[in-house]
Amino acid sequence: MNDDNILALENVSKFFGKVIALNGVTLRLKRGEVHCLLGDNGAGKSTLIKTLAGVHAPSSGDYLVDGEPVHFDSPKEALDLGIATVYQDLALVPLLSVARNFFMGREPQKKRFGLFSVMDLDLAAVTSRTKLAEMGINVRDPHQPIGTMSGGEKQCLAIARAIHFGARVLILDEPTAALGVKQSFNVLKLIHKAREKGISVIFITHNVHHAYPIGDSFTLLNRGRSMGTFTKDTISKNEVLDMMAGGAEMQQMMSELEGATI
Ligand SMILES: Nc1ncnc2c1ncn2[C@@H]1O[C@H](COP(=O)(O)OP(=O)(O)OP(=O)(O)O)[C@@H](O)[C@H]1O
Repeated sequence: MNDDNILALENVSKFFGKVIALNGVTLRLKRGEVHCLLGDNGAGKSTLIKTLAGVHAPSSGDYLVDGEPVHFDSPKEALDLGIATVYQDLALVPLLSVARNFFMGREPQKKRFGLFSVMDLDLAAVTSRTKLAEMGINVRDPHQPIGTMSGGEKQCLAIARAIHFGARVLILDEPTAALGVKQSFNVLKLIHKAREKGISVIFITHNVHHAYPIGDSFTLLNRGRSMGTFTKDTISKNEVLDMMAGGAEMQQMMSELEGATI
């Protein structure tokens, strides 16, 4: 086993009754790389994320972290090894402040009257603002409800929070899916920053234009199977696009559309 890999799935399958969601998938994440996982609807991306995150156990195959086999019974066990997943719903509470969402139950404490512990909301506000600023996210008032932030800002906060609490591996589930151009760019910048900090990233997306500029390697999933992993120097953006769209199939459809009167 190659020690360069911080985590690896080796020949992993996942069945839900008769449905084969993953079929013999191998995915190896090198330390410090951004590895893009691309696939269309139903390709098995969510199942793969949940397997990595400790939500699903593989039906067969091996899951290795730092070269050692692991069997997670819960997402907490993955998190304890520094494998953090940011899902599309971001797990934020809209009415709570930016600072409370940043800490989410892990707020710093202080003693009141030298007796009971209460949340130190001022320290939480200062710390969250500083930590977010370090990641290039400027928050005017950390006491403002998170619901007042834009989609891109919320996505960045969820990523920055995972990094602050010790993620070694960040699994990002379509972080740019619902965002406009500028906000997507900010999220991509943050992923780049995470990589500079030595964090390994799995970036799930179906947007090749977002994946290609930032990815070091690309794994393509199609109907539960891996179509292979390619490093950036071995595949062009157009080739990735072609593989995603199903190459010949897409060409055929395009010529049919061109011939049609709409
Ligand atoms: N809990 C489950 N029970 C039964 N079938 C499931 C379950 N989870 C996923 N599947 C099936 O496994 C296949 C892969 O689904 P998955 O959600 O992993 O794909 P995906 O690439 O994330 O798709 P999308 O982009 O549409 O979310 C699909 O056929 C899906 O219906």
